[in-house]
Amino acid sequence: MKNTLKDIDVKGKKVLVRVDYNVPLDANLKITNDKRIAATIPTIQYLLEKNSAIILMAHLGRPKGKIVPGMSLKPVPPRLSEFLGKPVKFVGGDCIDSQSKKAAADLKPGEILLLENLRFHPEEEGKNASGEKDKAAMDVFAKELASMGEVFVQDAFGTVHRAHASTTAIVKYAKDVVAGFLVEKELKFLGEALENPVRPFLAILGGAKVSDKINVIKNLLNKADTIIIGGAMAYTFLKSQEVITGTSLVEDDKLDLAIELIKKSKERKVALLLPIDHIITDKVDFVNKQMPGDAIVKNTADEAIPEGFMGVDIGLKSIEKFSKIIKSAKTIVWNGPLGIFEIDEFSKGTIKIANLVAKSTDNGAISIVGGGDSIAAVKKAGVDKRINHISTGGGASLEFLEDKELPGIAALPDKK
Ligand SMILES: Nc1ncnc2c1ncn2[C@@H]1O[C@H](COP(=O)(O)OP(=O)(O)OP(=O)(O)O)[C@@H](O)[C@H]1O
Ligand SMILES: O=C(O)[C@H](O)COP(=O)(O)O
Repeated sequence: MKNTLKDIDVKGKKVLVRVDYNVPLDANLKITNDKRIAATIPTIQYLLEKNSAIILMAHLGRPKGKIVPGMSLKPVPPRLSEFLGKPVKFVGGDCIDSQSKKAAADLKPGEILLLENLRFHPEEEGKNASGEKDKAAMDVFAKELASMGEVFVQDAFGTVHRAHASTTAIVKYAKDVVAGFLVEKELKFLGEALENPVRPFLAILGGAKVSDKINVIKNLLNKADTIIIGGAMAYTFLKSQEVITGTSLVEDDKLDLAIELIKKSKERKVALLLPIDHIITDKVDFVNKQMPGDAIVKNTADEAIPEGFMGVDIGLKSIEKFSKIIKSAKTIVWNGPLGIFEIDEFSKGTIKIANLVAKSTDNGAISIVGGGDSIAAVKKAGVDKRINHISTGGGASLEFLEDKELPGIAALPDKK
């Protein structure tokens, strides 16, 4: 357990809060998904109630230590301001230049300031101006950031898998260090699911590649009762069992690994379930994310995919089979869509699974969804409000599911 906001006195203090405002922007620099902004409101609201002066620190994109105007955090303050119903200051420029320091020094209790993209400084990612690794430079930068406030709150769950100036180094220089409410909530849901799950514990894993999720599968083989594997990942597993997979996306260099994982699941008595039928097509337009008008689409009779066809979604029999397991699960962790859900015709399996997870949640199961595409899928299904916890971390929640140490969490002091 980490020290959290309620463990310290923040009344009237100048509080630095690391948030994850790495939000998607369209070509006109308009925010297309504000979930990460919304997720920081409880911490900010609490600090406002305590009359703190709030200095928010964040990154956007990967500007690689250079000022990239298209990666400015400028679009964020107006949206944050709408959520809070009060102004949010933004001076832009450089997060530690004299203007930013002055704005931070002048900030009054009850006011909010967002600093410009931390990653415009190479030191944020532990490098110097020449782009070389430089821990000393990172420390100097972290110290400068820390000096702007009296308390440091880590609430950027999406970034805690990075050992950066504003996630690890800053902790050495800040006077008081605590986790914010978002980090607390993420750790509670993900932590309890993995350490102390109400059983049966079901993990649903999908997405494009087995290679992205090997360590998640390995770790969940020690924890879950059942693992459903869908999405393109399933075809590598099926091919490893000598099932014909046609032109489906298969990672041939991961076939041995798939065999090993299936063997492990048997040893550990974890039910590792693969689709028993599929939606297949002879053509997909991956560039425009659409189904060509003349494409043939059908549901296979069984797990085999004929030559010339590609698996693009789980089939009806698989949905029926998985539905029973989802209904009886008491903890459900879901990461990765079960088909090419961006194309409507191939999204039915994922949407149906999203509805089943929501229904199971209505009936008392604990549900946790992580991963950008899976979150988009529960939204597309219109059931996002019925899921217990939607993680704001992409890479961070995957690394949590892998049981990897998250440096930004390890750096926070434990509760006494
Ligand atoms: N059968 C399939 N064939 C090809 N691609 C597929 C298939 N099933 C799923 N995908 C693709 O997998 C991608 C999502 O995989 P990914 O592992 O990135 O999911 P995620 O973990 O939820 O998202 P993120 O990586 O954004 O956090 C989607 O673009 C989807 O179209
Ligand atoms: O979007 C994310 O996963 C986080 O903001 C971290 O961003 P990064 O992968 O560029 O470090």
